[in-house]
Amino acid sequence: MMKINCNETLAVSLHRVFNADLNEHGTVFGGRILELVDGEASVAAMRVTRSTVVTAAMDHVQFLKPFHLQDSMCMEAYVTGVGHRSLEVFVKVIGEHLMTGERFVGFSCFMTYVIQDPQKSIKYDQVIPQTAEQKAMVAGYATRRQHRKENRQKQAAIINSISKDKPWEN
Ligand SMILES: CCCCCCCCCCCCCCCC(=O)SCCNC(=O)CCNC(=O)[C@H](O)C(C)(C)COP(=O)(O)OP(=O)(O)OC[C@H]1O[C@@H](n2cnc3c(N)ncnc32)[C@H](O)[C@@H]1OP(=O)(O)O
Repeated sequence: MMKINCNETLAVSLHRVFNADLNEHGTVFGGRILELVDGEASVAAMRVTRSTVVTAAMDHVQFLKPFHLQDSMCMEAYVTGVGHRSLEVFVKVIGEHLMTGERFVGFSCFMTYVIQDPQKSIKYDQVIPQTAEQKAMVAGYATRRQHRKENRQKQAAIINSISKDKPWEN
């Protein structure tokens, strides 16, 4: 059995909010947050795979509080479960009001990455949590994985109904 600690996969980075990150409400664009989060989480994923991964899914997405100018965004991502070719990464973004020091949970989600090469697989079969938060996230992995599998089966019918016809010829 090959094990890896959550902390060995932990990726941490800080982003200071700039004008270019803002929407018309003066808060950070959701799409910008997702882009930052995907980059961060992929680092945690590749610490496990040491092989190219693709983003397969993003779920449990929660935009909890807005980020503004004069906030910093501290992103933390770590692997919470491993399958054969896929793995799950938990990501949270903690905001800090730079003028007051107040900290808040602004965003969280789970990302699934899959090793691009179908011939390769993950060499670890267990992820070991250390902190109370990590223990809670790792404990839910098997259930989330099962739900994703069931959802994909349900969505197959929807995907099969998607038309590739040219809309201008309808
Ligand atoms: C202004 C400044 C700009 C700066 C800017 C910087 C941006 C910095 C970003 C960096 C970010 C880097 C990292 C991003 C990498 C991409 O962005 S990749 C691009 C986006 N993603 C894609 O294009 C993926 C498209 N999808 C696919 O290619 C295929 O569906 C996949 C994901 C490879 C899976 O296909 P497949 O090989 O046929 O899958 P299959 O054999 O059925 O299953 C293999 C495993 O995947 C799992 N799986 C498959 N599909 C799913 C799914 N939808 N959900 C969950 N699990 C799944 C299966 O359960 C299975 O798990 P295991 O049992 O092996 O553990």
